[in-house]
Amino acid sequence: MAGNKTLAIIKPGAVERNLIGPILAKINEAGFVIKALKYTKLKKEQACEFYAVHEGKPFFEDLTDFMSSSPIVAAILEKENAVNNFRKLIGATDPLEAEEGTIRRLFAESKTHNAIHGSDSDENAIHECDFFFSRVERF
Ligand SMILES: Nc1ncnc2c1ncn2[C@@H]1O[C@H](COP(=O)(O)OP(=O)(O)OP(=O)(O)O)[C@@H](O)[C@H]1O
Repeated sequence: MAGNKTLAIIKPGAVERNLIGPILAKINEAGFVIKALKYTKLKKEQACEFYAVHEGKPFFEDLTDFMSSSPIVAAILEKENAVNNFRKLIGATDPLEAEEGTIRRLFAESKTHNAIHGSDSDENAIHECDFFFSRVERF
């Protein structure tokens, strides 16, 4: 059975452009419940750890520089089939390919500066929620 939680990150760029409110509103309108929420900033090494699966890819340096460049908002979101439903809500990685009405279509600037992250599997969702939130921050 699909899990009911996913990890979202409002990325640098979207936070700088004052899009925390509009993006959280879209998330709520789509029926996700915010179970944990954090405003923080990644160090470069933490961004590299978070995106370790992409190490060696041509965009890795740019991606991890960007993700550690300014504050982000991390959130644990709950809904049935959370991972897949949230990936539908955020849209394709490249905003030019993202469907009308998706968060990336509405708010992303480019493929790297694409406003938001969503976990890509239940297994990664658990791992990513643990990366950002301690046990006492989740109830
Ligand atoms: N070809 C690329 N050029 C530039 N940046 C890229 C490219 N592919 C991926 N990225 C960046 O790396 C992130 C992680 O890539 P991934 O393939 O996991 O995409 P995603 O699952 O759509 O995004 P995320 O994991 O952030 O939700 C993307 O969100 C994007 O910011």
